Amino acid sequence: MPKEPDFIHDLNEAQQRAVRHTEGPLLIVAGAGSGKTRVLTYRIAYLIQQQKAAPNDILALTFTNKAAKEMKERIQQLIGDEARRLWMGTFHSVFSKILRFEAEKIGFTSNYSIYDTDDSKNAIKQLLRENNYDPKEIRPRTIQRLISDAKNELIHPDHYQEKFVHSTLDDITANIYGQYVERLKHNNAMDFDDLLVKPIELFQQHEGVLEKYQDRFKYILIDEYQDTNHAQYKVTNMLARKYKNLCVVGDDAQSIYSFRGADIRNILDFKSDYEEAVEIPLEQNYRSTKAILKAADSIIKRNDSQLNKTLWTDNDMGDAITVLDNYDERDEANRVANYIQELKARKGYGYNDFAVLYRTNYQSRVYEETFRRKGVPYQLVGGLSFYQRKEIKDVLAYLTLLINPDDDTNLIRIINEPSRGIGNKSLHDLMAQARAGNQSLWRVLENVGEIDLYKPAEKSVREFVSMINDLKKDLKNGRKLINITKKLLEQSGYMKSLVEENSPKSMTRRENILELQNAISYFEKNNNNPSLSSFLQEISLITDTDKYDEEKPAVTMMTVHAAKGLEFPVVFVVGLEEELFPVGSRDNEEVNIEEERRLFYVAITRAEEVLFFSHCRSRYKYGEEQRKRRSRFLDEVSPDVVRTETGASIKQNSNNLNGDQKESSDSGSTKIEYDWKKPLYKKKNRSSNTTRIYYDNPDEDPFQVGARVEHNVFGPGKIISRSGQGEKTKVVIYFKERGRKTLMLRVAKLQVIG
Ligand SMILES: Nc1ncnc2c1ncn2[C@@H]1O[C@H](COP(=O)(O)OP(=O)(O)OP(=O)(O)O)[C@@H](O)[C@H]1O
Ligand SMILES: [Mg+2]
Repeated sequence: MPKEPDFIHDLNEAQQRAVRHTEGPLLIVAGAGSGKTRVLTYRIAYLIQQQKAAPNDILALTFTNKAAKEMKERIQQLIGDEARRLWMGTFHSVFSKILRFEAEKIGFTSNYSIYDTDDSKNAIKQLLRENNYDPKEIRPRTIQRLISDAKNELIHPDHYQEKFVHSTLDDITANIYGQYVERLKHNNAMDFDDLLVKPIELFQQHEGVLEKYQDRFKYILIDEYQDTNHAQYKVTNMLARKYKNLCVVGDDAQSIYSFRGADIRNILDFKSDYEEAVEIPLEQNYRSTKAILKAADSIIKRNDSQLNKTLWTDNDMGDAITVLDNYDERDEANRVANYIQELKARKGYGYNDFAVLYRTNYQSRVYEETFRRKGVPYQLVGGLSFYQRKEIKDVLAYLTLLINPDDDTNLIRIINEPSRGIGNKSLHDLMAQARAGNQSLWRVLENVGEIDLYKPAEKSVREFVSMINDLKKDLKNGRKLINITKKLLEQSGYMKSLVEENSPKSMTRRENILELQNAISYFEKNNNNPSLSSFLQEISLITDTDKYDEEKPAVTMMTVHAAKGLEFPVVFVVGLEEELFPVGSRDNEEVNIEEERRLFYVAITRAEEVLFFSHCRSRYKYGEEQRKRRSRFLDEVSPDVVRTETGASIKQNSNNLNGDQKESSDSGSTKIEYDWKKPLYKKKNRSSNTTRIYYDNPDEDPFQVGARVEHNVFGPGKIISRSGQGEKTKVVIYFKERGRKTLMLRVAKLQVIG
């Protein structure tokens, strides 16, 4: 066996134990910031370095694509390029890949389409219509949610009836569910849930296939295990049955996806499923100050159902958490923006050190306006993702048609987009024909002469078919995807119609399509085997969280859900009001307060150094100003680590807002006392050798006079002067051990340290 790698010493004793314990089931349940993700990362590097497994024998499952990418990069730094061959990604992306290889065995082709929530909603809407339900009365989204829940619980359509029939809605769902499954199969399409459920079917029906993957995945690792649902639990259990080298890490206190079927029991059951399972606790938090951890702890211990865990830190006490008591949401956003500017100026943070976290996406709007007005750069994570935009989905639907012509849902989407005279009536006739003959819509189009269709529409159909066939030929002949896309945009008249419309909206759409072309070119240049089907499957799994760029000098705005697993030096948790955080009840469903509290715990534990809570006394809702009560969570936080700051505008407006608000102890003019002893920059990921040199952007450059830095060879020192610009910037540094040196900033490979 090779000698142990040096990198093992980047870990504490418990973490090392978890890494060295390579054989057999391993469970790590530990608090936020205790290095769970880090352990997984190092464990993978260790397995490869110790030659326990080749990279492509290891399966690692993460919650976002971005988390997978980061982990892979880090492993690459530790052991080199081999890491690229790991099976690493979200459940969806890994299993969509397996399905691509095995699709034929369960009646699909490897070119199957992936339906996002929107596509499957459209398919359900269509089915509701065909079954003479009015989609305005029976909301497709509701049916979709029920079907999705059933799938994740692995309830087959045939058994839905037995399980659920209590109401008309259940009846309708039972009816539609079976048809929906049929329709998707007919369309050679899978929805997001299928990507988890179909592998189980595949493995159950084909023992040999299961064995092949059981053999392959000698080691399986899962991050954020508390948020896996029943289907995910089952599929990984099946795969791990042979070697039983399954390592799962999670934190029951951070389970925040029960509405998507995540099941905390998966953690609890792990020990009973694997009696030989070893459990290793991690107790040291490396992320946050003592004050932040104390706040987090005081919150989570209010929940009845929490596993007992210890979490402590060696980090400083840090600043008290500031509660911003605001008049309304504009006041709130303004104060947050002011604090960002001030902390940046006084403590040397970069914009990317800040995050604004909220409970629901719409809260970002006022922040966007305010930040724009005040010149605070930001990046918004969430909302409508690029690939969900209408024009992008249209173009992708065209492309899908080239490889999966039986996909009716995508075909219907663009058959008359742009308008080519195939109206609703004609489409209805064509669909009826398809249903009657039990064939796909595309087959009907190909043989349009056989049916009695309105003549001008028939002509359009013929032209459409010949255009698609022509493009298919190009694809077969190996013509480049980018050229095919361009041709398609031209021949379909799609671009022309946008240009003719000539509205600001159509111009934006055009720009988005050009951006899509960039994505296609990039994909073609950076893949060994750039097939259209792998492109389409890959991008249909891109989520908005994946786009977040932590190096971009901008404040991050996202929901707490999206922030899971991430960390930021300064965090603002905003909108801490009753009926917002915790959320108000929807459709008379009872709010799961314990889950809301866990969500608040997740929010708090994203913060490394400075944390703000904020709430408003009034907020606009449906165009009217409403009074708001501060969140119960604010009263639950240990009082000795928070201090309240009442906004000046509350004083001015105090006449119209009295009553049940708690009077805050501090006056509106209080300023936080900054702790000047604290370092300017915290050294991050020391072992990763990340060197941030922002010489292109002096604004963000941390290598200013006074900064403490470390040099590979000369060790630690302090910048005492600086001259020149851009690439020519020079710094004079006084090194503790080597004395004074003048260095070119660009080549010096300096790291800012705390
Ligand atoms: N032994 C260690 N030495 C130095 N830094 C560490 C150590 N372990 C973890 N860290 C750092 O602490 C931070 C938190 O680690 P990590 O993200 O792995 O925690 P986690 O348990 O996965 O947190 P979460 O529950 O939020 O997902 C990271 O910046 C990580 O690099
Ligand atoms: Mg983590």
